[in-house]
Amino acid sequence: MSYLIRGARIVGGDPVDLLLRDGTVAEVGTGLSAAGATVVDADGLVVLPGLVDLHTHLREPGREDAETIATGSRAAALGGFTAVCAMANTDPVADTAALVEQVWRIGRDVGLVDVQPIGAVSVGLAGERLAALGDMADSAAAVRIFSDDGICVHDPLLMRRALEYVRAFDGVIAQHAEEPRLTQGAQMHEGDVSARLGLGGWPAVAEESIIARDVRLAEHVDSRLHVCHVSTAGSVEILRAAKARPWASSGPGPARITAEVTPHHLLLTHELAATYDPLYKVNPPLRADTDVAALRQALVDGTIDIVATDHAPHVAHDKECEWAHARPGMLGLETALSVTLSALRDAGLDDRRLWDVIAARMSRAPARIARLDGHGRDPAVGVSANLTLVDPAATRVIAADGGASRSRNNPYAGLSLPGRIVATFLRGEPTVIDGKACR
Ligand SMILES: NC(=O)N[C@@H](CC(=O)O)C(=O)O
Ligand SMILES: [Zn+2]
Ligand SMILES: [Zn+2]
Repeated sequence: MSYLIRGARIVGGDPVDLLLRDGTVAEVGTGLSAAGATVVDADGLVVLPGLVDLHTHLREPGREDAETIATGSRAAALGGFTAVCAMANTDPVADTAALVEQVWRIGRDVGLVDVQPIGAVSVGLAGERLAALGDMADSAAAVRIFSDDGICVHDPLLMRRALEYVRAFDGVIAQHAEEPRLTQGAQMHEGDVSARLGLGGWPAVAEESIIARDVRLAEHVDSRLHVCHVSTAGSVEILRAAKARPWASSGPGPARITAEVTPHHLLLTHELAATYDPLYKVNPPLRADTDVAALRQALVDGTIDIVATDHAPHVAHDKECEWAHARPGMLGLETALSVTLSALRDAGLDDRRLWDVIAARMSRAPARIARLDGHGRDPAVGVSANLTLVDPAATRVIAADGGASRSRNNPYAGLSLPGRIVATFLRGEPTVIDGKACR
C-alpha cells in the first residue's frame, strides 16, 4: 500500500505532501499525486518523526494482568510512538538472551511499534552479579540499553564494571538513581507536604548523590551513562555541570551523559499526595513546583536530552488501596505528547522552535541514545516512514479509563490537554488512523 499525506507541516514547517511507498518516504513536495495511493488529509496537522520511548514497562512476561506487549504496543501507537524500549523488571527478569529475544519477537509479531528490549544490569535485578550483557547484545534483539530500573545499581563497583563492560558493544547503562539507604520507608517527596501529611520522605539528595557519583564513574571509565526519570532541580544542576565538561559532549556519537524527564515530573507536584490517592504515588516521587520549573527549563535548553514516559501500568488492587501499600507508577504512553506540550506552553517558544524541541526530545535523541536506526529521522525522501501526525489545535479531555492499556492508573483523567495524535505510521503502514488503532 502507498499513502499520500496531503498538506502536513514537517516539524511545524510549511505544508507539503508526502508520499509513503514501500516503507519509506518516496516523495516530498507540493501538489503531489499518486495513482492508487490512499489519501490522508493532513490539513493543519504537524508531522513528526515517530516518537520513541526509551522507558516503558510492558509487564510481559509475568504481569500480563497489568499490561501485555500487545496492549502496551497499542497504547504506544495511539500515543504517536513507533518504537518503545521495554524495561527489564519483568518476571522473570529480562537478564538473558533468551528472554530479551522472546520480548523482541512478540513485539515484532504484534507489529504496532518496534519493541526494543532493555536488558538487566544484574542477575535478577539483585545488584550482585552482572547479567549476561554480552549475550544480550549479541542476541537477535541486539540490546544496547541495560538497566535495573525499579532498583538502583547502588554498588559502585558493580556500576563501574557494567559501564566498562558495555563499552565493547557501544551500550549504555540507564540508571534509576536512588540511594536506597536514604529512601528506606519513603512514600513521597521529602518536604513541607510530607511533613504535614506524616508520610515518609524521599529526599532529593537520594537521587542527586547517585547521579553525581555515576557521572564521575562514567567519565572515569569513558563509558555512556543515561539517567532515568530526573526529578529534582539539584539533579539538573549536576547534569548541567557534567555536560559542560568537554568529555561529556565530545567524541563519536551523541553525548556520553544523557538524561530523561517523564511527562508527569514536568506537570504534577507533590501537593497531589494530599489527596492520599495512590494514583499520584510514583518513583521517583512528584516533587515541588521549583523542581518542575527547573526540569522544564532543562528540557528546553537540552540539559535534559529526552522525554521518556516511564509508563508503569498497575492492576487495580495494587493502586486502589492505602497509599503506603500501593505500588509506585503511572500510565504515560497515550498522554505523553499532550502533557509535554502542556508543560512547554509557557516556555515562550515560537511554533517552529516548539516542534523542533518536541521532535528532538521525543524522537531524534531517544532513537540515537537507543541506537535505533530507522527511527528518529525527520520525514524526508529515502527515510524510513516512521512518523506521526498531530493536530496541534485540538484539545482533549483525558478519559478516566486507561485507554488501550490494560491498567487504569491514569493520573491525568479529567484534565483538558492540548494536541491529539491523528495517525501513526510504522514503516509506511498506518498503526493509527483518525485517532484509532488499526489493529
Ligand atoms: N516508576 C515507578 O514508580 N515504577 C516503575 C519502576 C521504576 O521506574 O522505577 C514500575 O516498574 O512500576
Ligand atoms: Zn525507575
Ligand atoms: Zn521505570
